[in-house]
Amino acid sequence: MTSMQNTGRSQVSKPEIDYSLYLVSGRELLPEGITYLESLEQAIQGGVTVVQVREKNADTGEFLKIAQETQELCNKYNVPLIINDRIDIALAIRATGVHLGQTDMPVSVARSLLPAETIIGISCNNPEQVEKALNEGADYVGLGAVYGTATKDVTGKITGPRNVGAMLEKLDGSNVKAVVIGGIKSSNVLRTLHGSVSTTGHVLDGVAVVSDIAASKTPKDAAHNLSSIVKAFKHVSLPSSLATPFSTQVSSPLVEHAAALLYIVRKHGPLIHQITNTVVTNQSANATLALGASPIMATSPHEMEDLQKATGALLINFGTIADKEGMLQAGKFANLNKKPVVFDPVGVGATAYRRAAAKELMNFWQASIIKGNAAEIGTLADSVEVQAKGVDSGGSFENPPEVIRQLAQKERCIIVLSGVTDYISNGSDVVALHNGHPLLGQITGSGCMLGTVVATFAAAERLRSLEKEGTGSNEEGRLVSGDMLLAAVGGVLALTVASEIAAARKDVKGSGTFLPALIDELGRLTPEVIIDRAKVELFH
Ligand SMILES: Cc1ncc(COP(=O)(O)OP(=O)(O)O)c(N)n1
Ligand SMILES: Cc1ncsc1CCOP(=O)(O)O
Repeated sequence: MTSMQNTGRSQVSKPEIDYSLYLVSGRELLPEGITYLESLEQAIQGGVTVVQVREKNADTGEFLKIAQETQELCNKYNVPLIINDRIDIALAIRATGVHLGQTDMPVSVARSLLPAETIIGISCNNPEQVEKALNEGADYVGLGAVYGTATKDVTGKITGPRNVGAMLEKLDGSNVKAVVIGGIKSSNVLRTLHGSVSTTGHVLDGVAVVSDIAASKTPKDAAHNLSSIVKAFKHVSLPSSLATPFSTQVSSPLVEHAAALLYIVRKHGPLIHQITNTVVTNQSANATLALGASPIMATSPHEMEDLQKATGALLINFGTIADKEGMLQAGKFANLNKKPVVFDPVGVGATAYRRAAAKELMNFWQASIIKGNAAEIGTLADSVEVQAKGVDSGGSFENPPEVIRQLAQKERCIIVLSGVTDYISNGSDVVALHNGHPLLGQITGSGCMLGTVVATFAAAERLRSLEKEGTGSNEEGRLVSGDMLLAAVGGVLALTVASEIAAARKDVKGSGTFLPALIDELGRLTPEVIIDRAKVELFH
């Protein structure tokens, strides 16, 4: 609360608030042995940048007393204080601001009652509410609830991080700040910040938290964990460069770097955790082995926490979607351990259940790469251009690069669209790859195998990046180290080039002999052969 800002909308100077870590009080959640003020002081020492007093059960006298005590502590550390709901209390203690809900007093009325420099924040659950808040002159918005939480009944109001971007976009060009609230914890804060960025590159100003700090026995550590992640994320996500977290950072030619990842696969033999469908489990595991990596096909949710510490990358393929809880937990712990997550939403357009499951998974964890055929990508992109026919695709897009560019921006990850020509985008660049053989379409699970190979290259690219960059401060704010576009290009090239070589073999008489030959050729493949045969086009 040290400097003042001129809002532009009026001539009033308002306190400039750092919203990075916004603590909303939760006295009822305090663990035994620590008082409210002790917990608050430790939390501020740990990195809380703004405090809200939220008292849902206190009468006016008690609320006022708590607000005064909180203010004394906040003043000691020069941290701004916001009062939830109660304009009278905010007036009485001259609080820095108030926070209002959708059913509380309208922002314009509150503004007329409060000193002009008072900060007014309002909760918003959808883009229309954000637009209204902007028009009514709010200073910041609290977006959510992002996830479910035991702290408040948020039934029917859970947005998921993937809907936050559309709300943030409404704030483009304004000075109105935004935080998310609801279920934010140190275990999901980085993936939440990453997944919330709008397609226009608008980034959250911070996160609001109750229980992860208030219920902690060590609130200083809890706040410090959250604060360091938010700071690291802000450090790497410059609002104007959408592609920063996953753009190609490698200066020499794309194909050479992508192909060279095969050396890293062979050198390190990363563990590739695959939750895949029962049709392809065996051949996908064999393809992983042939490349020089190590497959593990575990599905139980109970082992995901341990597994994700050891893996190089995770593939989630929901072809026979029997293990949704395992998929949820695997992705969550992969994000937490900063491991690449490749999502293959097999047949997502085929049933309402699959569409809902894909949304649930994608809101629970952040994919690094999504791979699908035209029907699957069309479903995720809400396009009616290509209709789903079971798990196979029934057509192609008029403008594939544009479809996947937009989907990559929306989903904040690399999109791989498989087909006769494969397309890959990071939301700004699009790569078209023209390798492959028709026999790939005549064996079951070649698309699933592509997911496996891409996941293997993603593990290699992460290792390459960590070897080169180390775990410097820039890496801390990124969900996954390395350039996942490069990994996707390498993976697609490896499988398609191997398929061309396998199909040309004299001993291959049809799809039955093609599959083992393909596994053999994946094992014999070298980066040089990939570079030699790659047919790649790059669109900027
Ligand atoms: C920062 C922030 N965002 C949202 C809320 C929720 O406010 P509201 O919708 O008014 O619900 P209650 O807090 O009154 O239960 C908040 N308090 N802070
Ligand atoms: C006040 C509020 N508004 C929306 S969710 C929520 C509670 C958030 O609490 P927690 O951080 O413990 O999930």
